[in-house]
Amino acid sequence: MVNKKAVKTALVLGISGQDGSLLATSLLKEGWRVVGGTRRGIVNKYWRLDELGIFDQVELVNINLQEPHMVLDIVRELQPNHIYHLAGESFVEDSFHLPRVTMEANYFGTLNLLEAIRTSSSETRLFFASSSEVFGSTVSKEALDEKTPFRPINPYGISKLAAQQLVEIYRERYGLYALSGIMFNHEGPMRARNFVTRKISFNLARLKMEGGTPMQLGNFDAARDWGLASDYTMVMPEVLELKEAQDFVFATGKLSTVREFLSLAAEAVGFVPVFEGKGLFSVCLDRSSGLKLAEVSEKYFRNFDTPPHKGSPARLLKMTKFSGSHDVSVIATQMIEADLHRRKIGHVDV
Ligand SMILES: Nc1nc2c(ncn2[C@@H]2O[C@H](COP(=O)(O)OP(=O)(O)O[C@H]3O[C@H](CO)[C@@H](O)[C@H](O)[C@@H]3O)[C@@H](O)[C@H]2O)c(=O)[nH]1
Repeated sequence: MVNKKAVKTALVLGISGQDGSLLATSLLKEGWRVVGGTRRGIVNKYWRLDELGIFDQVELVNINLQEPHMVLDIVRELQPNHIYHLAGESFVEDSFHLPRVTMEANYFGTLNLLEAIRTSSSETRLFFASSSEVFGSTVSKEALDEKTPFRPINPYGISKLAAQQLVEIYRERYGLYALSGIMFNHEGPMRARNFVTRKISFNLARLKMEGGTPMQLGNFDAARDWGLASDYTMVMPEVLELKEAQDFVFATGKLSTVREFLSLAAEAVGFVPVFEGKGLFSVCLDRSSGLKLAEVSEKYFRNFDTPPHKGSPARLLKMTKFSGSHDVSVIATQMIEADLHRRKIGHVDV
């Protein structure tokens, strides 16, 4: 049931996604009124809200961020204390095929939102989810932080950086309380299946329970700084309550490869993973049954992949109650458990 007594209102844009649904869950626990923005036309989009048991506790509004009047009407009417902008295009590889769509969604969506806040609800505090993709071509052994130069190398990274810089401009020029979370990869059971960690947990659960063909992956040696999404969403409200608005890196400071994640997840499901071959000819097998779990396919091998970056959570650790994110083995285990459970109850199409 919707909390009508709540005194504080949050507008969560992208509530049906991984971060939006997790954030909504923690805001509701803290007694917030949560209004969720979604776009029409996405099939089966509320499965996360259902699974988290919060579907009937949030109010949903249809909002297309690319329509300035729509954004303005909702922000003006709602006068939310917080807005979390977690919507937009999020799949990096697609941005090479859909550069304009990516730019329009991520840049103009943010611009429309900032204008709506500036002109009709200037006390509202804004959290914008930017991305570690803004660091792009930087190669460094050190953890990257809020002061590291930005050098995006794909349309997605450019769209996020442009939006992030707009947020900064509106903060400095107009005095809005607006900040960007520079989000490194963050995973968990609510992840969509096109991202590599969920692709792995989904397919390992399938292979464990039904056998079948191996999953096809890209580069086993690609590496990312993977945190647990719910650890990051939990701290988002707190950064918006700080005295001064500033940007924050959300990261763990540790890198893991796809191979390591696959191995941990395969062990969590009860396989004994072994790797054979190299590069495009790499495979992962279950030693006990001989079942082939994964193989490399050129289709998923990114020739222009962003180099591995680890991020420094130092500012977040210093300024908030954030105490670091869970280890990648915990993430893999949680994801496997969720996918095994879904398969057991016949809820596989998510
Ligand atoms: N998706 C995918 N990635 C694969 C695969 N095989 C290897 N990879 C590698 O796995 C890494 C992670 O890919 P994704 O999970 O697709 O995430 P991403 O491109 O790093 O982007 C994510 O993180 C960014 C930073 O937080 C986010 O900004 C972005 O929206 C997304 O969540 C990349 O190096 C990719 O090349 C595969 O089969 N599928």
